Amino acid sequence: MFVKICGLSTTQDVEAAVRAGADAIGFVLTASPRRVSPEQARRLVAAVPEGVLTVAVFRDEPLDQVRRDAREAGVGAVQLHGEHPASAFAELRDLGLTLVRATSAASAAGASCGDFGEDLLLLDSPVPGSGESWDWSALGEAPPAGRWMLAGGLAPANVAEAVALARPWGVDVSSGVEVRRGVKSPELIAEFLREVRAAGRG
Ligand SMILES: O=C(O)c1ccccc1N[C@@H]1O[C@H](COP(=O)(O)O)[C@@H](O)[C@H]1O
Repeated sequence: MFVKICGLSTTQDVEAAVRAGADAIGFVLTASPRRVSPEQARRLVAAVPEGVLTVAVFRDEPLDQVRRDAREAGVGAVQLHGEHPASAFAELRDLGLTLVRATSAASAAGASCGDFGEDLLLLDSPVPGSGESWDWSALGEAPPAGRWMLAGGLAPANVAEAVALARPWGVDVSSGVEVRRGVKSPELIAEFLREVRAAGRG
């Protein structure tokens, strides 16, 4: 199971996520209590070992800004929230980065990874980064095809159940590993990874 820990803003957070075994680490470069500048993201990216995917998260920014900020941050992937047509993913392809399409699970019936030319699909709650969960079992009958991540209100206490119900390729968490909005907890990050790994063995 692929695990992304999102919304990190300090080197200590990054070290905690790497130590716990995260596969990907996300930096929010859009309006959010977790926002970091591209320059801050670059410094955090430098603390991430090779083999761990670094992801810049955007919502509704113009594509030329996405391009510029992703390059400045030096990330390996961009995650786009908002209404983006397939042409947006085609346009960003020459960046040479992994492209993640984030969409609300509420409107994702029948979705497959790659529908818009993306490399990874992320199904999130209607309000990304809010910690709100949604009915993961709704996907049980027809989960997306391909590489897709489940997000929205995940936490150490519920991730095993969510994985069992939705059977995703990966999971993504932000609020559920925080002690308060925007402040990550190394203990909760480690606990989240332990729960996911244990669920994968079950
Ligand atoms: O974290 C944010 O503030 C954020 C802002 C804008 C777009 C996406 C954002 N975060 C994404 O939300 C999910 C996780 O949310 P949750 O807090 O665990 O419910 C994840 O994909 C983040 O990348």
